[in-house]
Amino acid sequence: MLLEQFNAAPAREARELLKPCLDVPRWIEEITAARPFASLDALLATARGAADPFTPAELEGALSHHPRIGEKASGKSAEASMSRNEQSGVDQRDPETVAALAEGNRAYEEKFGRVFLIRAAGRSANEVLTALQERLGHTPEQEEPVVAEQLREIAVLRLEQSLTR
Ligand SMILES: NC(=O)NC1=NC(=O)NC1=O
Repeated sequence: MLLEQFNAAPAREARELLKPCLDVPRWIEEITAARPFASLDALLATARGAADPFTPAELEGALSHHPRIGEKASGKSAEASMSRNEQSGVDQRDPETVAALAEGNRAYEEKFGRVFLIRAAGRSANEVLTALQERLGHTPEQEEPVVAEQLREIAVLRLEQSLTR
């Protein structure tokens, strides 16, 4: 869908496009209500602004949609295909990488009680692993803003992709 179509679409269709980008009802409503946007940049700026800050409940709700890094999302939903596309740079073929990611994800979930989230697009497996190791050393207070920023980056990337094809 292009920007013009997004601006003119019924609210229901706008919401359907926004939900796979970031499943935070407040965010979806804010952007839907702010239409029409004069440019894609204006839309993305609004999307970035509306995704900061998140409430803890919004963060948890949105995180539940993201498969683990290294686990290919299954299914044909827009969300699953975007996740697969984003994770395409994380090499799944190397068994050592897959094992290191699985171990890192487990340690992260044990420590923070939720999935390790990172904007995977444009990142190699090594970059993801390095970030994972570094963030494992964070306190929950240090980690919270990092997670929010990754969620924001993924949302804006997905939104931009959804409006330029
Ligand atoms: N656990 C994750 O970080 N998942 C993901 N990161 C992305 O960029 N896309 C995902 O599905």
